[in-house]
Order: sequence, then structure tokens, then C-alpha cells
Amino acid sequence: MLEIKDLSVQYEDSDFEALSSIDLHFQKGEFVCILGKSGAGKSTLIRCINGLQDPTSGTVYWKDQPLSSLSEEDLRKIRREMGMIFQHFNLIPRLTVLQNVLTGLFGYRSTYKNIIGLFNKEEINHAKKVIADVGLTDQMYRKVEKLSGGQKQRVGIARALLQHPKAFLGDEPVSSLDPGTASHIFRLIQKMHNRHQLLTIINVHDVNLAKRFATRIIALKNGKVIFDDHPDSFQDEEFHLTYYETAKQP
Ligand SMILES: Nc1ncnc2c1ncn2[C@@H]1O[C@H](COP(=O)(O)OP(=O)(O)OP(=O)(O)O)[C@@H](O)[C@H]1O
Repeated sequence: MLEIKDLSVQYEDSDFEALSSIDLHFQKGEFVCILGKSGAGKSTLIRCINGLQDPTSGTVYWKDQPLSSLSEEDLRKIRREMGMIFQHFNLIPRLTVLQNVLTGLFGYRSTYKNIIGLFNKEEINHAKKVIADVGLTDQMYRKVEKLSGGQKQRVGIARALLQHPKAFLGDEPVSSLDPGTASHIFRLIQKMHNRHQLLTIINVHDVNLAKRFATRIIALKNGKVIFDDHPDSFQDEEFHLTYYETAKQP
């Protein structure tokens, strides 16, 4: 479903590679958590996957199509299949939950229609359904600026779902939430992942969350993959190798 071949990224003003010769293959149904300390390259990888960052070399294939060969329009279509969930939610504070969720349809519509907010009944009913799916029916007409962080992230998930995604991509979607709320959000992502048979790839700093929810953990260090396996294999030694400079002392 998603293949990354020999991918490297070096930012213009940088003298090292943020990602270095990455080769990865992802199947539908996998729930992947990407671990790595700050600066390891996690966000850069997610941004390459959804075509927001051009690689310096190498290629990302989405359903066998190389992203680099696509027109802007085709790339936009593919991005709609990859529902993004952001750390800081990326919502419009003064709009209601329903209006924010409907912005998930912006990619499908003409600019004119976006601005005047013409959504047909079917679209509004679909938005209400995904809002119910994330447990926010009673907040539907509240402005999102009045919501808690966890509720805001539920709105973010509903907005991603409205696009009928084939994948969920999350760039630290629970980093600004308390541990209990973070766990609830992961459970919700997992429920939607299972219901819609998605490929889910999430950057996360909380190793326990990754071990509880992921079917596969990938650890990055200095732009390279240093671990790619089942969460049960990510033990103390792997933890140390990922987050510290040297392996754990016996
Ligand atoms: N736009 C940019 N221009 C230059 N260097 C960048 C840019 N974005 C990221 N970098 C550098 O690339 C490396 C990888 O950054 P990236 O944001 O992908 O790491 P990360 O693992 O997501 O970190 P964090 O957990 O702190 O978000 C870092 O050294 C970072 O400073």
C-alpha cells in the first residue's frame, strides 16, 4: 500500500541528512508507531509520506504510484486518502465542531463553494455521523475554542474521517494531552483504524502507548531506521539504543 525506497532528505541549510536511505513497506491494517528522540527524523518521514516534503533522493510510492511524478491535483487527491491528525489540532477556533469537521471536505470543492460554505444535506449528515463516531454529538454546535484538548483532537479525527481516508497519519497527535486523555485518543484512533481497515502511522514520544496500541514499532535515530519489529521486541535495550547515545550497560 505504501512503499518508501532509498529515501533521503537533507534540508537546504543543513550539513547532515534528516533521513538517510530509508526503505520501508507498509500494508493496509498495520498500526505503526514511530519512535525516536527529538530530531531523529520522525516528522520529516511523515511529511515525506504525505508529499509535503520533497525527498533529496529516493521515492515514496502510494499504491504503486511514485508521489514525485504526480501533478499537484493528483497529489491533493492522494493526500485526501491520508487523513492527517496534528499535534496542535489545526482547527479554526471560532468555527463550531460541525463547521470544522466539514472543512475536511475542502479538498473536494471549488474555492467558491468553500468560502460561502455550501454543503449539501448528504455531506452534513456524513459530518454528523463522524462527529457521533468520535463521541461529540452534544458538542456539535459549540465553537472549538471552548473545547478541551482531548475534545479538540476528537474533532481532528472526525475531520480526517470525513475524507473517507485509507490511512491515518499522526504527527505526535497526543503530545499536548494528559496521559489519560492521550490513552483515550489512542483508543479512539484504534477503533476507527479497525472499523475502516486503515493503515495507521503515528509519531509518538510515549513508548508505553506505542507498545499498547501498535502492531509494529519503527525506531529512528539520526535519520536511520534502527528498529522495525513487533512491539514485544522493543525492550530495555532497544529503548536505550533509541533514546540514548550508548547501549544499556549490563
Ligand atoms: N525545515 C527544516 N529546515 C532545516 N532543518 C530541519 C527542518 N525541519 C527539520 N529539520 C532538522 O531535521 C532533523 C529532523 O527533524 P524532525 O522534525 O523530522 O525530527 P523529529 O524526530 O520529528 O523531532 P521532534 O520529536 O522534536 O518533533 C532535525 O535535526 C531538525 O533540526
